Amino acid sequence: SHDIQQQLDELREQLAYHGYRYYVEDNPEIPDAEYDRMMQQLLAIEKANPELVTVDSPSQRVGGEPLDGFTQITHEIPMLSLDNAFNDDDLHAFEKRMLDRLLSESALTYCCEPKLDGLAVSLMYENGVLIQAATRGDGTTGENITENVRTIRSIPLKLTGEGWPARLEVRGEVFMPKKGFEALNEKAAKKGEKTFANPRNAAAGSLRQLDSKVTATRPLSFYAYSVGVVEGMELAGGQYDRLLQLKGWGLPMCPEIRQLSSMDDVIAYHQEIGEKREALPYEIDGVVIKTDDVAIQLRLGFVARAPRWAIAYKFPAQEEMTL
Ligand SMILES: Cc1c[n+]2nc(N)[nH]c2nc1OC(C)C
Repeated sequence: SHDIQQQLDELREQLAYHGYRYYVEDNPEIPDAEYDRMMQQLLAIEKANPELVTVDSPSQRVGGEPLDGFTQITHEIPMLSLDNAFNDDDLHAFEKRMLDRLLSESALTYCCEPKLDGLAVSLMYENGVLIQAATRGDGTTGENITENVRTIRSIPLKLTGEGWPARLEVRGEVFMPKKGFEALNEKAAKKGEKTFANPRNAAAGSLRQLDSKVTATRPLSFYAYSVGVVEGMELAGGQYDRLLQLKGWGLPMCPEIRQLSSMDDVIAYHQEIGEKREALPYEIDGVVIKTDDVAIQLRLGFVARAPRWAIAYKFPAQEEMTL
């Protein structure tokens, strides 16, 4: 029969593929019982051959020994938050501010996404393997929640497809779908346990577990929305096209994301998402509108919460920013 390593490779590939079909595409090809049988087979072979366990094996989703605490992670690129718009005029002012700064552009294309009401996380993939996950924290320093994130079935432990960068940091939202939230609270109420006030709190509480076996029982999901560190290749030049690249590598992308070519279309999109909000399977608290062109994003940069009365007069940068 196959030697052990070949059996493991085959099982791992099958489980990763069928896991993707079930958890990301919500369109399984095989019955759950067959998936469970393959997982039990994998766990048995790895138990008998512990030296053959790999960090990206589908068996690593069930959670290991509880941690004593979370270590701190410093983000190589800060994870910033967003300014808010409250009406259509704010959006036209947003566009005018950008065009005034850019001078050379007369129109902008936008990538528009529902703003999920979950937790922002950073996933670091090296050579296509998930090696670290962190919370946003204060934007500069977050908590290492790798073991808990491994249990989120829609997050690939290994990227699929080909042509991904040597180092790729994927940023996105971990959330709890409404149906999973209601089932979790119903079960907790029946057992007289604490219930969560809303899906965001439930997701936050699930990611803060020191015992990832508890996290593994929680119905968490994930949608990618941007990239941080990229090393080893250039990604597509637009936000929307980058998200399609991430999707092609096995990372989930929210199906409501649109590329739009005018602020009037953006306003119509905001209206449309507002109307379908109650029917969406997850909670959102708005939509996020981004200039699609990444080169323009870099030219526009960030308005940090900097004092208006102080300024730094910098010498020229000594090394190229790696973005
Ligand atoms: C903080 C944040 C949150 N969200 N949510 C989405 N959908 N996109 C998105 N982008 C963000 O920041 C980008 C500007 C990178």
